[in-house]
Amino acid sequence: MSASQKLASLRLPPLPTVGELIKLYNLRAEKQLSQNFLLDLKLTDKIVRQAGCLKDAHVCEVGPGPGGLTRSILNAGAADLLVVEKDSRFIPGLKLLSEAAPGRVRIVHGDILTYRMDRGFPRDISKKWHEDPPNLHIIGNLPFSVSTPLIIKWLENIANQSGPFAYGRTRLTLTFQKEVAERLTASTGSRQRSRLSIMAQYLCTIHSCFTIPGRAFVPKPEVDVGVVHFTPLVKAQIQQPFKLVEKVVRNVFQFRRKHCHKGIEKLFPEACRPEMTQEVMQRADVDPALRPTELTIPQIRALADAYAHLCTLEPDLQSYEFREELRLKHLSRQQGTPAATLADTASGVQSSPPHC
Ligand SMILES: C[S@@+](CC[C@H](N)C(=O)[O-])C[C@H]1O[C@@H](n2cnc3c(N)ncnc32)[C@H](O)[C@@H]1O
Repeated sequence: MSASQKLASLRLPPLPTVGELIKLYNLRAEKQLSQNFLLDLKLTDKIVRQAGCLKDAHVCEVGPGPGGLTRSILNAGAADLLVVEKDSRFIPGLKLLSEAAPGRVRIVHGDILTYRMDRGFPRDISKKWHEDPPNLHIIGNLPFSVSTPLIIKWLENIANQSGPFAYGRTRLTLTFQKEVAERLTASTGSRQRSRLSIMAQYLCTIHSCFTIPGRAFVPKPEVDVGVVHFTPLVKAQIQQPFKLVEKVVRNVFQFRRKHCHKGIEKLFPEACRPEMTQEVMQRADVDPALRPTELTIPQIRALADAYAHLCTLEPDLQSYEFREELRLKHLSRQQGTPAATLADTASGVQSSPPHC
């Protein structure tokens, strides 16, 4: 059998349309679960094409809902499709799809934020990190309510080669609110450059594929939607632990319109703020007057390396959190209790300044 004949044999037999399924099971969109459905199969085919060749692939689809994207993934030749859906109302429709593609669809009724994807696929599909990506893809028209926490969780998984990335450099093709998609792909100096841009780009090659107008969804969301493709890098551009990078980037971007040293200052307790900030800026050789949005990833790497160096000299620095200190000060003002006493009772929180 030729490749195209094989692909044709994998196409789904005639089924009720997605619109008919929605009517059949009375599937009114739940606002709470960010349900905006794609019924146009040309559009779902276009999303799936961004993932690359899916012939014989293993795929995890996030939030299949009434199954539009699911059909496109199956028609593209996926051999093993695991769908994770939180809303039980969609399960009967997904079972119908599974019967139409015998042995190719596995349905998980669960929450993608807690689902253990490292156990979802056979180990023998794994590739070493430096090799080509495994034949495993994550695809989803993500619920807006979970898209940002989910991508942050997966970025941390990429850094640790865990979760879906225990199989190697698993590729992701996902939809986001257009504004979030723009932040993910924003380059140095652009208005959308943000914490998310750095966290995603130091770990992945990111490609902004195309925009879907809000009117293409049912019901129509307030915003347009961007499709984004991620391939984890063989070598992350910053070698420090994810949590440390996240802390430096979060602090730098908390004052996005100010000079970047303002955010760096807040990595340190008041008592040693000026000296430590100067030490980091000099060691990293970064101009303190640059705005956070103007920093390149190599400059962020230099800042993270310089901060990590200070943490090895003064390990207590790692647990210092400016925001937590502010919160405790605020609480102590309200309760008339010294901030240090509150810090002692708050587990794992360091409010009294480390030695500087
Ligand atoms: C934007 S809709 C997309 C539905 C379908 N994929 C489509 O393109 O028409 C998001 C889907 O994700 C599901 N969902 C929401 N939160 C979820 C979660 N935490 N885990 C798994 N599925 C979730 C919703 O029930 C819904 O089916």
